[in-house]
Amino acid sequence: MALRTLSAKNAAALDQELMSTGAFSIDQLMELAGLSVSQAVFKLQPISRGKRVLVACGPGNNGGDGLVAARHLFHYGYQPTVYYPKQSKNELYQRLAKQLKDLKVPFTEDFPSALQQTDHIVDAIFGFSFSGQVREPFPKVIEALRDTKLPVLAVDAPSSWNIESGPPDDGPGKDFMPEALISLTAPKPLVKWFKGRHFLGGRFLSPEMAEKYGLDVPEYEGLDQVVEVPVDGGKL
Ligand SMILES: NC(=O)C1=CN([C@@H]2O[C@H](COP(=O)(O)OP(=O)(O)OC[C@H]3O[C@@H](n4cnc5c(N)ncnc54)[C@H](O)[C@@H]3O)[C@@H](O)[C@H]2O)[C@@H](O)CC1
Ligand SMILES: [K+]
Repeated sequence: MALRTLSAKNAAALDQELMSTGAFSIDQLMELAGLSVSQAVFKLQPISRGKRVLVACGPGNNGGDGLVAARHLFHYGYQPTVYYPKQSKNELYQRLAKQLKDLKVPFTEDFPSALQQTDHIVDAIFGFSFSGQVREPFPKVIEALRDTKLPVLAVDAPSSWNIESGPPDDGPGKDFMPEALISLTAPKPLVKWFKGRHFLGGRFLSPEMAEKYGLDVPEYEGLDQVVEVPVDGGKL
């Protein structure tokens, strides 16, 4: 079965449709997306390889997925630290942050130092609504993600990559190639340029919606919220 991709425009339309006629709330979708991310971390970097996970969160829903993932990772026995420099005033994100603070999950403002004290990294900075040149304070963060030797799992997109055309020609994201990517709902066109382990998550797509948007519903195993899929040629 061919693994079809979802453009940024259609990803946003699908999200809106799930939350209108689909009757999902954003909290539900984000919880399921973040749960998928936490399971991908578990598959990629079991606790035996180190408990410390640095979760870099951006200002939008991609960052929200990171906040949810950090909470699940705590409950699995990891030690998450959250970098969330542009905190949204939106009530949903504030609640997600409060839940983490109640678990005593540390928030850091010093990304370079936090990188020295972690075993794995989750890149939840930008997802399918990213466009243009990376604005402050994120260029240095993307540079650090590009240069680190530690494993990085990118959520939905390697942050700073163009959703349709992949790695940028210049800037900090030019040579950024995370070790792994988890695509939510469906891979975005940028997956063509991605070389690494690739997971699919977001186990909430109905067969009707998949058909409408021309997507494949992967075969998840058992209780899994993620499935590993090859990137080459897009075959499931
Ligand atoms: N259907 C799905 O699969 C779901 C996807 N979700 C997540 O939602 C993401 C999309 O969320 P959003 O639409 O909120 O957008 P993003 O989180 O991708 O990014 C939007 C934010 O980034 C900022 N931004 C955009 N370009 C920038 C630049 N050049 N420099 C600095 N800041 C920039 C915007 O101002 C905005 O605050 C997906 O990628 C996925 O991670 C889930 O949370 C919900 C369900
Ligand atoms: K990301």
